[in-house]
Amino acid sequence: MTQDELKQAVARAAIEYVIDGEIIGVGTGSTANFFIDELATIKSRIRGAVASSEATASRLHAHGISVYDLNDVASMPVYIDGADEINAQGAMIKGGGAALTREKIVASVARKFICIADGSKLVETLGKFPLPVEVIPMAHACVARALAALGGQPELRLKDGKPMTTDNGCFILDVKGLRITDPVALEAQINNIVGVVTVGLFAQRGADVGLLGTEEGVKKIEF
Ligand SMILES: O=C(CO)[C@H](O)[C@H](O)COP(=O)(O)O
Repeated sequence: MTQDELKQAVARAAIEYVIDGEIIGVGTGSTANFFIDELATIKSRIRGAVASSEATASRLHAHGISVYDLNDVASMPVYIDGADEINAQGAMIKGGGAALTREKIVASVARKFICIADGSKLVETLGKFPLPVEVIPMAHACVARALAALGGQPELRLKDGKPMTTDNGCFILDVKGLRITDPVALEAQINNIVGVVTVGLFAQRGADVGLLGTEEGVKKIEF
C-alpha cells in the first residue's frame, strides 16, 4: 500500500467518530485533506465544521461544508487531525504544516481528539521530527537562543528564501536534536518562553484515539 492509501484508509475509518447533527473540528495536512474528502460524502449528516487553518477552511468550503467561527462554537464532540509523530501515550508532535496554534486551539474545544496517521508516525520517543515552535516575529532570535539553551538546534522555517509566515502572521522555528523524554514537562517549559506563541508538542492534551494505517489494516489505539 502507498502512504496515500494508508492515509485514505485512516481518513475513512475516522468517519465512525463523526456524530450526526454536530459540528466537527478538522485538522490540517495531507491526512486531514483525505478526511475532509470523506466528510464531504456524508456532509448532509453534519451541521458543519471548524477549521484549523485557512487551507482547511478553503477545502471544506470547496466541498460545500459549512465552516463555523470557533467563537460561535462552545463545544464539539470530536477533533480529527494528523500528526508528525505520536507515541504510545498519545502525545504528539504537530505543526509540520505550520497550523499548530489553530490546531491546538480547535482541539482544546473538542471532547475527543482522534489522531489519524500512517503507521510510520508511531514512535517510541518523540523528537526525531524537528519540533515546530510558532513565535512572534520580533522574538525569533531570542526564542531561538532559549531553545538552544534547552539543547535544541532551532532553525527558522523559510519559504522562497524568506521566513515562512503562518495564518497568524507569525514565524516557525523547527527545533532539531531534542530527545523528548517528558513531553508534558517540555511542552510547559517551551510555552513559558517569552515570545513563543505555541509549541507543537501536544502532550498535556494529547490524542484520545489513534487510527494508524498499516499493511494489516487500520490499527486503533485508545489512550
Ligand atoms: O500538524 C500538522 C499540520 O500543522 C499535520 O497534522 C502534520 O504535519 C501531519 O501532516 P500530514 O497528514 O500531511 O502527514
